Amino acid sequence: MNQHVTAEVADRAYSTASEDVVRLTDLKRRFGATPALDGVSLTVRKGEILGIIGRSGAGKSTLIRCLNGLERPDSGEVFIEGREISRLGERELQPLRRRIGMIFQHFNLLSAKTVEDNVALPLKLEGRPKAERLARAAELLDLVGLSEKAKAYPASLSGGQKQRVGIARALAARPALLLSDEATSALDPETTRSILALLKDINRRLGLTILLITHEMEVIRSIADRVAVIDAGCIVEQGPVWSVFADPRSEITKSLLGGIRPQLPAEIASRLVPGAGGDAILRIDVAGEAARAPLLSDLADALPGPFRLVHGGIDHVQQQPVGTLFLAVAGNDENHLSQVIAFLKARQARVEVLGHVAGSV
Ligand SMILES: Nc1ncnc2c1ncn2[C@@H]1O[C@H](COP(=O)(O)OP(=O)(O)OP(=O)(O)O)[C@@H](O)[C@H]1O
Repeated sequence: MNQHVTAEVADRAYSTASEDVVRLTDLKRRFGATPALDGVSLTVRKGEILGIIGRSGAGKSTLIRCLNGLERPDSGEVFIEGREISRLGERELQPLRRRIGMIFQHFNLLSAKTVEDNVALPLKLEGRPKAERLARAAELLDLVGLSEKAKAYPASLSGGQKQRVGIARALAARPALLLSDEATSALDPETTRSILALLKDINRRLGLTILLITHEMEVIRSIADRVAVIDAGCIVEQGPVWSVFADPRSEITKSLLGGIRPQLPAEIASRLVPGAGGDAILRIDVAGEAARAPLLSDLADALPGPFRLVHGGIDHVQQQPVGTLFLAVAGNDENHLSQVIAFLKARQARVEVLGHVAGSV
């Protein structure tokens, strides 16, 4: 498994194993010949937002079902707050399931109940008195900005409002973990942003631990602290989000990032030829200090010779600059090109010669 070790070690400094809300060790689950989970080990630390990303069929739903005890793994262990749950009976699982609040893609609200009754439902199932249920529902509706909708029915709410009710309901029983299963996949981009901002706000204000399952890197980029990439039932890569964005190791991660990292424009990519001749097109990836430095002006000072920025940009992920630049280095001079590459690498940039383009870019 690829690990972003250096960043991970630094990141881990604030945490210890005893603070893990979830710990999975070598989890395996097969359906016939299909290994839905093929040795998954990961932890969700207290107070963090961990994003698990994977394509359809990667094993995300099976992982969730193992977490809430709806699926028994063939082997491996599932610890929730230090307690192994994978071999417990239904009766023992019930109270532990309440430690996990869930939000879903299609909200799963009860249409015949008012908003406040939906929010209070987990407390009703626990047998809490009505006055306590209503007080808690009011508190949570205030938290998610929907106090004025307490007496409304779900049918009269927008998708974003329904998800806010879903979040309030998931928090009613004060869970140790909020499990978000594609919770923004059915929402438009603006509503998605507001729901993600709400989750981040709740994470900060309440210290709530969140496990976020998604197939969208943009969701991970917006709010996760760490990311684990799952493919064919295996965690193929994990680490702090900025580190994985800056230096994706697996092909699946690169492909999932493809939509949100700068790519060489198709018009230029279609004219690339291998070998020398014409302008060399370089892909330069920078992150952290390398992205803060005046890299291009220093290059121009150190190695005179025409080069042009043809595409790219610097993004900010977890307050860290992470960027990709595409340079066209003119001159058709292999020696000069080697010096440019050596200069950039010495500045901690990752450099790849994508090919050459004849004529103007
Ligand atoms: N009950 C089942 N019976 C047979 N095969 C199953 C069952 N559940 C899951 N699988 C298979 O296990 C693999 C992982 O499925 P899973 O539903 O966990 O993936 P996923 O990442 O949640 O996909 P999606 O994003 O499409 O929901 C898939 O190949 C799926 O076909």
